[in-house]
Amino acid sequence: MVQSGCTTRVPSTDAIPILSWSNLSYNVKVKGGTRHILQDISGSIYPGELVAIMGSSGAGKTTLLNVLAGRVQGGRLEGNIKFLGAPRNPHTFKRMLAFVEQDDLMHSALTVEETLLTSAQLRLPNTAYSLQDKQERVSTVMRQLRLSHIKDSRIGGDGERGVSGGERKRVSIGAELVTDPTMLVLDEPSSGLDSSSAEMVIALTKEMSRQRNLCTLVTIHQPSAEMVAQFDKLILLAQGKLVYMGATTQAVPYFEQLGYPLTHSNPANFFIDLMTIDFASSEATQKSEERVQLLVDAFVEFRQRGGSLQLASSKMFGVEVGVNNRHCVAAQVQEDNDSSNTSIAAASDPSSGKGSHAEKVGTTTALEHCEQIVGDITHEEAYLFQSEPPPMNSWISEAAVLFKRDWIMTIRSSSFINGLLTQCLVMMLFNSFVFFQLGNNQASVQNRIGTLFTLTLVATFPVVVPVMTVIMSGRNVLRRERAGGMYRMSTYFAARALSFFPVVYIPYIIMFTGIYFITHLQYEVEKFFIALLVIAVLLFCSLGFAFTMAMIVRRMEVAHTIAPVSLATFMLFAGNLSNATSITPVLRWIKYVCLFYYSYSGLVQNEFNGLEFVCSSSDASCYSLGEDVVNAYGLDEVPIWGCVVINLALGLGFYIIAYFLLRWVAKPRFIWL
Ligand SMILES: Nc1ncnc2c1ncn2[C@@H]1O[C@H](COP(=O)(O)OP(=O)(O)OP(=O)(O)O)[C@@H](O)[C@H]1O
Repeated sequence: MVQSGCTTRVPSTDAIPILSWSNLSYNVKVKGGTRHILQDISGSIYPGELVAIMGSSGAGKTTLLNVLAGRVQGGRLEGNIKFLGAPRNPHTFKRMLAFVEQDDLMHSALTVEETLLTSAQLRLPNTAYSLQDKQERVSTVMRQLRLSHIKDSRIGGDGERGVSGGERKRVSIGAELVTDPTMLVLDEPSSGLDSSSAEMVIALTKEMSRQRNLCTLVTIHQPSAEMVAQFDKLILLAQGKLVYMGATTQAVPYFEQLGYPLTHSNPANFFIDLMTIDFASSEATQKSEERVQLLVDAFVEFRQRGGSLQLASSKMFGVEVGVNNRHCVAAQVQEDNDSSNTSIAAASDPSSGKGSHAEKVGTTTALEHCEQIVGDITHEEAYLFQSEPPPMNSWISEAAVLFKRDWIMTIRSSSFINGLLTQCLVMMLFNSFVFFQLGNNQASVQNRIGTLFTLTLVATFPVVVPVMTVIMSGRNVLRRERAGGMYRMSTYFAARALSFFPVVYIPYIIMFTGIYFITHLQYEVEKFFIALLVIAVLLFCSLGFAFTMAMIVRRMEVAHTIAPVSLATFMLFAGNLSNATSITPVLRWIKYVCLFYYSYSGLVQNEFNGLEFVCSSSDASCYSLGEDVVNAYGLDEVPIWGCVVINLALGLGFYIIAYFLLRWVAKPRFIWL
């Protein structure tokens, strides 16, 4: 573990903070007026610092974190935020920021190593990092976050067994750190964890901040005394206003100076008690509001005075803490490497240092001593950071990484795969034996119609609903990854769509072939392949329809109702349940956008054209030619090849609509300063 205690130092005069903000205010319109969520917040954070935002529930911690990370939506934001001394460029900032959300949104079917490697492959440029470099970087991060022993465990979740809560959080952090960011932001990293896991996450976060010279900002609810001691700086918020921002070591003396001596063994509880409005009675509310206002005013005055206070001892709350809020990172890293040989600081690791920030800006290495102010970034260096980040990887390589990930997830989704296989097997057995060995009597006309209609149904309903469910279940991860600018939407869409093809087409082609031959549809090579093509195009259409539905509908349960109802409506226009030529004119157009109509029409024409049937004296009505059947059902409007082409175009139309909906749905709508 990294111990603090290197030479105390103050920033060089040329040093600039990673992020600085002044006079931030954030308001939202609510019923009956405006709600002031943040008011007049200023501060800064330097490399290597671990800063905690604390306050009672509703104080504005998450909002402030989101504002600083450029992740706030809606409302009105005012003030000034600078990244490395200059106005933020959203594109550059997004790439330099590692944002770990409160919920660990990851794909449950992937292993720890696969999750980290995918992140590295997508976010590190191939021009600077070979696959081996990326794998080494992942191994380093796993070692630093104590994840190596579970690298082959699945993430789990959604009812599947997986890694523990603390391990999940560390994987979330690792997935962000493989990119070598400049700033790490964590929203409630201890939430939902037991105290020892929470302490481990914070301790490792601190270690990583030091080793990588990262500035790290976390919101935290009720940390233990040990956790508080890990933070270099505290930002204390009450009702959206600043009550304190400064060194952790100075916080207790600061409040003591104001007449509030420490009354708890855990300073976090003491701070929270001071800042919480007590709603127990009107008297208590007034008293606590007055206290909070006094603290807010006192901090304004404290800042105006220059924020000076006698520096406290390095021993506080019985725990060793950073002597000051700035640290000598390089020497610390070297100390660590010498002692354990396990923690390799990316910022100074000669093997993985390709493109690392230390190298990019030419900061000093671990071999140099503290006085060289390794943690500081000068104006010249900041310019290098702010220059446009290297271009993303090529479309093909990005799509290949995403396809591999989606493919792994799809084939590991046992309920999806087993469901598809089971329904194909069941449908094949039932259809084959209900319509077994069709002959050429009049009953076989009806049975052929039944077989062909069932074939169109089984290529739609049982495909659309499960595929739509899988797409929708990945939406939260998509939102997170899109917000982090991990990949293009076009590669995501292409990979996701392609990953379904093999798992859907293979069982369906087997099912179709089985039904075709067992029921004895026309045994002609050309007819078989035309029918197969019609079904393949229908499956393409069904997948496109599933994508469109998954983008249109937000909630899974609504999608599970709307998709079958839409398909059932389309079914009415397929040309089987109603005669295609006699549909009410005002609704007739629906058959032209209906995925069933052309497939069914194509299958019926392909099968019946050229067939002859025998009529017996007992038949009330008789079709002697297959063409008569096609004509009677009104399915000869469009020739077979026309049906194939139109259905293909319809399928493409669904994909195009789904793609633009995806871009719109997943588009981050953050307001920016
Ligand atoms: N978009 C919004 N519209 C209306 N109110 C909002 C909005 N965003 C935040 N708030 C309100 O602002 C206050 C601060 O919210 P925030 O989530 O930042 O608090 P917090 O300190 O993180 O609380 P907690 O610890 O409970 O998560 C809350 O009262 C919240 O209800």
